[in-house]
Amino acid sequence: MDERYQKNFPVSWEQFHRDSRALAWRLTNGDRHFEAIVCVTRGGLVPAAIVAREMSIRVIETVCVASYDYDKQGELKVLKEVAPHIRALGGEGGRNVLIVDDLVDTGKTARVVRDMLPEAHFATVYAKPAGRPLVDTFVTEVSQDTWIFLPWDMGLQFTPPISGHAG
Ligand SMILES: O=P(O)(O)OC[C@H]1O[C@H](OP(=O)(O)OP(=O)(O)O)[C@H](O)[C@@H]1O
Ligand code: HPA
Ligand SMILES: [Mg+2]
Repeated sequence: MDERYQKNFPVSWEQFHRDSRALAWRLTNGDRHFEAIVCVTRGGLVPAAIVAREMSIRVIETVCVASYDYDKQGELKVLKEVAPHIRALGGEGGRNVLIVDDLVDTGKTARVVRDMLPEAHFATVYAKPAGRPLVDTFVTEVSQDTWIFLPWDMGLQFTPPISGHAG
């Protein structure tokens, strides 16, 4: 684990589903109308599916970016841009677009995607303090030195008892 991260925050599928639904509730109670979701791959694909189902949004676009190799942050690469007809929804800048990602950490990814869609609403399930100012709506904040373990990155395995005895 990168030394920036001192704490773990493991999230189960059930917890992630619940938190993504909570995000959809928050977005539904706002005053914005969304014609499309732009999800930030790959992590944004899962919450985007849940939010789209809850909010009855059927137009889903992707913006494809890569920056982390597991927990090592590298150079940010945009692999696929947002289509021009989606960027124009609600006027230039994408006012009627909802951007969804799983989390914001340093805010580097969010900054790049926001610059593509300056009028869009940016939503994440989890947020850390450095990236929080870039997000309009989120559900749970964790400290900057916490690594969030997402359910698709984990598998079931043996955990030794707290006492340290094997059995
Ligand atoms: O705020 P930042 O410091 O930019 O970090 C947040 C981004 O990092 C992760 O994506 P990652 O680049 O690891 O790719 P993935 O979604 O394909 O896992 C996460 O899904 C966010 O998109
Ligand atoms: O805390 C995190 N967890 C998973 N992926 C991430 N990408 C940036 N920060 C994180
Ligand atoms: Mg991502």
